[in-house]
Amino acid sequence: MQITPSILNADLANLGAEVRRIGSADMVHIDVMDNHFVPNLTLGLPVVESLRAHTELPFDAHLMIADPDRWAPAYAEAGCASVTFHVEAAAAPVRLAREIRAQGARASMALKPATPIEPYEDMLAELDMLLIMTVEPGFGGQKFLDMCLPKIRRARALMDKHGVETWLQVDGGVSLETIERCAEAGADVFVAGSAVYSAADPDAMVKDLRSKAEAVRA
Ligand SMILES: O=C(CO)[C@H](O)[C@H](O)COP(=O)(O)O
Repeated sequence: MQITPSILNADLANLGAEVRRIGSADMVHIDVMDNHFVPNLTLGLPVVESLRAHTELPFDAHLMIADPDRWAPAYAEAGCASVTFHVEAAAAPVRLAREIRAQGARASMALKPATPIEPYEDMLAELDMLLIMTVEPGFGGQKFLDMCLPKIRRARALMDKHGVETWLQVDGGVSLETIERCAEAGADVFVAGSAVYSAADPDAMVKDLRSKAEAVRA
């Protein structure tokens, strides 16, 4: 059970200090948005490269961008341990996953809420992580979409069927109120943005979220 706080809701003018407030996290989730794939603009490669020196935690880059085939390998090269591209945006998802792995990073593919998992069943072995969005991508602080829970269950069943070690990440509206539902459905990696960075003690919130998720699997 891994907690990967999103820095989208952190103080973006003070990121070096913000990542040091989540020392118990398993990875730092970095939301890259280009105002084309999603209607928001956040940060990109130069910020990731600069931030790399400020924490030992692995980086989990989530690329919400229109041309991941062009950019994803560069995020691996910049020191991201995991690089997620959206299947809705990728021209050649299998080739891209292989390129990310060839750069030494974990390859991950994301699905928006209305994108089904079934067409990608045969691709699971190409992936180190599958990200199921539980909000429409673009903004932090949105309400968790319960309609995504059946897809998380179906994805977990497909992973079991194929015997793959692929991690199953959920992202969007994950909080102390919703994390148990995600864990029950089969998720094992949890992105939490506003829940962590709006807490008085972000690191304590990371631990509380992990405890809740682990209690479901105990
Ligand atoms: O990918 C994202 C939005 O597209 C964010 O990672 C996500 O929304 C996290 O923020 P919150 O936990 O506040 O929903």
